Amino acid sequence: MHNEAILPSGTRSGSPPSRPIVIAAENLTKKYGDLAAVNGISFSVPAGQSFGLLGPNGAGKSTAMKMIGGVTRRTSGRLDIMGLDPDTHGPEVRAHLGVVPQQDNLDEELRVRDNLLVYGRYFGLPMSYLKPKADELLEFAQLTDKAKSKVDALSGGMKRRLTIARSLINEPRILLLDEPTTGLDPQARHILWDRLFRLKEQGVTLVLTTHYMDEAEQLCDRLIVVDKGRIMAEGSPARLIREHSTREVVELRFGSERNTTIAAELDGIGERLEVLPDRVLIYADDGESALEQVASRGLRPLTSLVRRSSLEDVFLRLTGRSLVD
Ligand SMILES: Nc1ncnc2c1ncn2[C@@H]1O[C@H](COP(=O)(O)OP(=O)(O)OP(=O)(O)O)[C@@H](O)[C@H]1O
Repeated sequence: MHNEAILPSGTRSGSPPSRPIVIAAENLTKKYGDLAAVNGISFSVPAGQSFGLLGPNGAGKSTAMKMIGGVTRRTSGRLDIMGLDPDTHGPEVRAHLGVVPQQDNLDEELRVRDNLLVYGRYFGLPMSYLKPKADELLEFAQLTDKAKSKVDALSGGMKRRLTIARSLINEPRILLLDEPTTGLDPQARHILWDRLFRLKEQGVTLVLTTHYMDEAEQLCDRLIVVDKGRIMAEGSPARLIREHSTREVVELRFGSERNTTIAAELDGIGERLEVLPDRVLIYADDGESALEQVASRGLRPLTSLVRRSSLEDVFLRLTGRSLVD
């Protein structure tokens, strides 16, 4: 892949990398009538980074991706993809991008390998390049033995992997993935994460949207937390958790009737308390010790669990709401 070309030599020599910015957005805004789906967001993505947009349904993630991909025109703000404006240089920008849309749009009539060949022809790529490339990508997507199958016979996870393989046909430097694993079972998600991780290792810049905090934690070097078209926070998953949550969280279930009335009795334990309809969360750096304090007050939850803080906790802290409604 020619992705390596945009990685500076410093990356390999061990000196601090100063990677070029490949995507820069400034005050990026998209309005649909009165609704600002994306409301003045600014961010930049260096080459080779895996960058995430994390937020609930309707946050504006897909709209932001569509503007980056040159599919939707922005209302205002600035957008620069490898030095080009997607609104004025759509085809040139798209030549650098691989796009994996939220809904697979494979050609169901065609066989698996032919999907790659036909798509490659859109880019005007010659068959002498496309045939070995298609085989390489099928291998990468673990679909070699399905090369001659009809697409509609594939599982959801296989279709997703084929869509990713297809997006790589022109050796893009940047891969845009809109909700790459939504609707897939846990095993299929893990296979996909592994493939995306390999691309990242090869230096492909990944930009992905997700409302799964575990996906963001697994795949993203850096992310923006988006809600109602705005950026709520930005940083690496570890930094966001450090800045906006405690090290650990105690989850207690007292039964739906008692969860809300119990809060007063838990007062003073840990740093913060969050009462959800189905459970109470105690934020504390030492969860076990917080749990001991609960017991010492004579309180007996139906279930209790101590876990590390996650991006879900960050989102709850920032918005007062859960990521998955
Ligand atoms: N073409 C459109 N016309 C009008 N409103 C739109 C359009 N596209 C998106 N919206 C609205 O803009 C807001 C942001 O939508 P968007 O799809 O970007 O959110 P999202 O974070 O990607 O969520 P999801 O995961 O559900 O796709 C939503 O309120 C949505 O209804």
